[in-house]
Amino acid sequence: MNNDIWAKVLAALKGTLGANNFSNWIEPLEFLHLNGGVATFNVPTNFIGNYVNQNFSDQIIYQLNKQGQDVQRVKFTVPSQAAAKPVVRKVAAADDIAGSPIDARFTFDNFIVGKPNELAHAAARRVAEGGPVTFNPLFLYGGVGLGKTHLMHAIAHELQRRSPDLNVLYLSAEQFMYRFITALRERKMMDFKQLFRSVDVLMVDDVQFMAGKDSTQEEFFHTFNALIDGQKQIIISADRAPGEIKDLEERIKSRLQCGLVVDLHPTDYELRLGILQSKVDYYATQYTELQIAPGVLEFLAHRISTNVRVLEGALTRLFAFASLVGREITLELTQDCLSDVLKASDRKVTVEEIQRKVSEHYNIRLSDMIGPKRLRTYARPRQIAMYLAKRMTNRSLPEIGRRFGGRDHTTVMHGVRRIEELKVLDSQIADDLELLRRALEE
Ligand SMILES: Nc1ncnc2c1ncn2[C@@H]1O[C@H](COP(=O)(O)OP(=O)(O)OP(=O)(O)O)[C@@H](O)[C@H]1O
Repeated sequence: MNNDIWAKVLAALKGTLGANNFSNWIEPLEFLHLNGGVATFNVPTNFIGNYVNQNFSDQIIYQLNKQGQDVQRVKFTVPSQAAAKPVVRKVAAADDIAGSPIDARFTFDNFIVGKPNELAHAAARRVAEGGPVTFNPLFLYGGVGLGKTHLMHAIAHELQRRSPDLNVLYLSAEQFMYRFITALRERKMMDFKQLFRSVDVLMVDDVQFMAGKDSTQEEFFHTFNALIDGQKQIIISADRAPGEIKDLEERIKSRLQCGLVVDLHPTDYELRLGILQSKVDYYATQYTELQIAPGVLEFLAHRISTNVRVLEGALTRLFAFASLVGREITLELTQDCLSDVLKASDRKVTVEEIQRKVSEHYNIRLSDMIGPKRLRTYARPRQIAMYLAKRMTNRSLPEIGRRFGGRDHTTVMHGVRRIEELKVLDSQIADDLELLRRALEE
């Protein structure tokens, strides 16, 4: 993003927020960079960063989107000398190893738990209780935007709430590398080692970035071992399991696996709906004048991919848009406002693929699934495939019926309803559905 665009955003914000708000809160922001949907700004103090985040981030995102920038989140950092409250406390010259600030929004209270993330959440909760270290390291992994960073920040919050004197350091693998290289260059390796080994809890996010960076890995390995030996808690996140990170030394992989490895699964419909609902409750306090029509959240939970960041970005945009045009959030307004997001996350799954996957899963022949046999061995998988076809494609009931050997749309409707009922009553069916949905979304 260039400065011209930011200048346009500033001009628009001045118009919508008023001169006072603008000079107090917006003018002090210094745009740094835009990466992966996150626009980062320097702010003079954490207080300003938090305030802007809580009160104006939606408007900033809206204006950036309006200028064609793909921004879903804004982040505020305090340049290190000015850092009012570095994450690491009680460490001499904390500035040398200050990690990233802990995001005040990422708490356990704001984390919605569902089947795909319940294990990761439980493990994070356990670590956040502090006390004797039980599993070390805790290794959290999962796809983009599924809540790894959120859980790590939540652990940091909780640990610091319980024991304010604990030295908790959270940083990304890239920052670790940067600190390491700087220490090498400035010949301050002893300080680096000493400082890193003096933390009580070390959290390293996105450790897959260390792949192929041999000397950083080497140093990380020593830091890691020293902390584990000292019974200090380590929490690591990555986008995949330790064994699957290429170009990571074997000894590190095996070290990373020796604690508890838990993954965050892609979100399912229920979890997405829960997250949307909680965000709407939050927005309701900000946009008191806004109404949201029934069915909108369900629509979004069905149509938007598994990435929670995309889901949140869509909702933020929707609220900002509805508030600016002063209209109720209806399905129609949602489709208009989010047409690009909806298109991008349109699943291209076909009825045929669903039939194939389901018949493989239940080990029946495709021809039996589509054919007339009424035995439960065939009828149940058939209903499951009909249900998935209804949920995962845009096909109408008559169209689905045609693809299932020319069945009537009422048969499809009956099948879909039956599975909806069974999903609640029969956990095996619920698990099968989730497994199939995931396999089809891949
Ligand atoms: N279960 C959840 N409940 C509430 N919010 C969630 C949940 N999962 C993710 N989020 C939100 O989604 C956004 C993305 O989450 P986060 O940054 O933790 O993802 P990540 O797994 O670290 O992704 P990346 O791989 O890109 O680093 C955050 O705003 C986070 O608060």
